[in-house]
Amino acid sequence: MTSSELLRIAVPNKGSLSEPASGMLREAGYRQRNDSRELVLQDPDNGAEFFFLRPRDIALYVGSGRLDVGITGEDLLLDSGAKASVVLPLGFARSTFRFAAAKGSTTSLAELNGRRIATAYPGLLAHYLDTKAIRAEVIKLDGAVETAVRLDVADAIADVVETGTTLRAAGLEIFGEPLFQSQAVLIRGVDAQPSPAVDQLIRRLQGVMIARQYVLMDYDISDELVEKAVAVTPGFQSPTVSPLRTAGWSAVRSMVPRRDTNRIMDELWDIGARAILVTDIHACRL
Ligand SMILES: Nc1ncnc2c1ncn2[C@@H]1O[C@H](COP(=O)(O)OP(=O)(O)OP(=O)(O)O)[C@@H](O)[C@H]1O
Ligand SMILES: O=P(O)(O)OC[C@H]1O[C@H](OP(=O)(O)OP(=O)(O)O)[C@H](O)[C@@H]1O
Ligand SMILES: [Mg+2]
Repeated sequence: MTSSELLRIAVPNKGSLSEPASGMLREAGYRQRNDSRELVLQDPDNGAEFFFLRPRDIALYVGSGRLDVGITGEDLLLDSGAKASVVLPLGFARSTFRFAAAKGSTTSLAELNGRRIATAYPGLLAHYLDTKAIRAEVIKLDGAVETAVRLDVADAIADVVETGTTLRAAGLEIFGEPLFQSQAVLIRGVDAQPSPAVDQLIRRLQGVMIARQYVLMDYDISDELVEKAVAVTPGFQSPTVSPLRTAGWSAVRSMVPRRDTNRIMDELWDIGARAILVTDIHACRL
């Protein structure tokens, strides 16, 4: 396979998206770099070529059609204004984009009129201010925007908040509604043609997410209680029910959400299920 036939995939090279993105691709069976200075990596066995780029630049490469797909933050995609759209939310790097100001200083959005707001996401902020008809000065910074208020470069900030630890440490508090809820996403150019290679990548990544979110549960139950038990473990499509060697008993196998594992085991036990076993799913295609 020549390089031009490989699916060209953009992957964050730094920051909070980088490790989880590469980890997910690795779990999906792709090669990933071992040296953080590597900028391009070919994986001909899987028909893929990876370009390690700044997360902020990825939407531009994908939107311009130079690369086929990419992983970036949904907030970065919106901020870029690039002609790319989300094809698959990836469920990590979840964050909220919010306004914050010095404790007790600002309580409502309207107070931002005529004020200075520092952010590393000027596109996202300007779009939001527009929709709310607020006229404010946008101060573009690269990062660590929380410090801008203390140093009087801005009256308020608009930034990524996860736990709120950074805000609290800077003596700030959030106000107003969230501007945006973000997570890592797989993106494609809006004009991109349908591609079996992209569809396969999507199925692989979906497989990783399902394998992380679900476990396999097996249990034995007497035949007359099967209906009651499978109501608790309906599975993805339908649970597998097979006869046990002991007459009058069945074995049931079903996928259940990982976070509900213990609650479901308790419920099954109370119904009368025994030999309840839970196993990790390593990979899947549903
Ligand atoms: N603390 C966080 N928790 C969850 N997601 C975050 C966090 N910080 C940043 N992100 C997300 O990461 C993406 C930003 O990528 P970027 O590489 O710029 O992250 P970063 O950690 O700020 O990197 P750097 O500060 O080194 O430039 C955005 O989608 C943003 O929502
Ligand atoms: O609510 P928290 O859990 O504290 O997380 C949010 C912080 O994490 C990110 O900062 P990062 O460390 O990436 O630094 P940066 O501001 O330079 O991007 C983000 O910009 C916030 O500052
Ligand atoms: Mg950052």
